[in-house]
Amino acid sequence: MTTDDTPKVLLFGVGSVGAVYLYLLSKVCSTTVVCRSNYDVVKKRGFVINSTIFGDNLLVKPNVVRNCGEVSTTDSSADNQPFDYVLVCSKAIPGIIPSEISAVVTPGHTIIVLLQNGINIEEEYVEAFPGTPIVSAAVYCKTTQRPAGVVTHDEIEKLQIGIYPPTASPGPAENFVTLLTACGGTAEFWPDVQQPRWYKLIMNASWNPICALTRATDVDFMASGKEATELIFDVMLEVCEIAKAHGYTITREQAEAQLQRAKARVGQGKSREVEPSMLQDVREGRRLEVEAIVGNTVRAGKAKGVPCPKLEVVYMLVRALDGSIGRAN
Ligand SMILES: NC(=O)C1=CN([C@@H]2O[C@H](COP(=O)(O)OP(=O)(O)OC[C@H]3O[C@@H](n4cnc5c(N)ncnc54)[C@H](OP(=O)(O)O)[C@@H]3O)[C@@H](O)[C@H]2O)C=CC1
Ligand SMILES: CC(C)(CO)C(=O)C(=O)O
Repeated sequence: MTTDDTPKVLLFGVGSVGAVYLYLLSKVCSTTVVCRSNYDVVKKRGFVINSTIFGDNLLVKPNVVRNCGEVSTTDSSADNQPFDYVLVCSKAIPGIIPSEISAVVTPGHTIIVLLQNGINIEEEYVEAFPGTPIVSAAVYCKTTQRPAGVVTHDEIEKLQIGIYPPTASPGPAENFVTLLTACGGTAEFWPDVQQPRWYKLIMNASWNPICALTRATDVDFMASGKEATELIFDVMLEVCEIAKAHGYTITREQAEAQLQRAKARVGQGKSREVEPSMLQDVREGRRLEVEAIVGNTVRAGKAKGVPCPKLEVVYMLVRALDGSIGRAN
């Protein structure tokens, strides 16, 4: 904690999900955000959040920097105290983020919190920051940022939080749950957070790449024919089998319930349709979370000899799509 006991938090890669957690944490914490394409607008005007849960026209004006190296010179609290928490809110693109945040992680003090989709994303942080607690979260927070600095949020706000690996001391994860709850957020502690991560993944590994590839919302994709919904469900079931091989049970009924959430949106109007974050990325020309969400899942299947032919095709296609976006940038 800082000297006055106000928790000091840095949010790295603040786009749509990060802005919602910035709004919540700003109530009781000192906050600094690292922004990239939205830096100028956020520096000038802050974030405006329109949320069906928290309210409209919520304005948050944090301390804004372009990168973690800038922090020491622009720290709003100017107290030279280390950050208590570094929240990683950017897309989970492997191989980049640990070195980007290293300047703000103080060994023996800072706790790293990953607010990202995907599976098996934690190990690069353990390697880069041995001994630093790694808190991992399954994120339920339906958001978009359009235009820069303006975030729309609806339907749900919930984090399922645990320590990584699950054998590590759970204290840092439990403390983060307490902090977020004090801010009015919804946070649950899980002794093994990989269970809710796999459960969330059945949605993300199916809907995200398929909607990105087809440039269709969930409802538009289902409207293309009954085989479309069947494909989504088949991919979900493949992910369930992979999860099971790794010791995490997700039943067919649970997968059906996830699919049902999308089916229930049919005919409810455009605003109820889901534009998964990977579809947003394609539309904005951003790199896709191919490896965190799809590639790691396929590899987890291969490691246990679980066939996942449909997911493998999706992986091949979405990897090519991501490559073409990368070459165009
Ligand atoms: N959006 C949603 O509804 C949900 C998203 N998620 C997950 O949450 C995570 C965050 O998603 P979301 O908020 O949608 O992502 P966004 O793309 O909206 O925001 C990420 C932000 O991080 C910035 N960023 C990326 N790399 C860097 C860097 N090196 N330095 C500084 N800034 C950087 C991006 O900048 P730039 O614009 O320049 O790329 C962007 O502003 C993802 O893992 C996603 O899968 C989970 C649940 C729902
Ligand atoms: C909102 C949701 C659940 C849609 O699949 C999501 O996690 C994402 O967009 O990445």
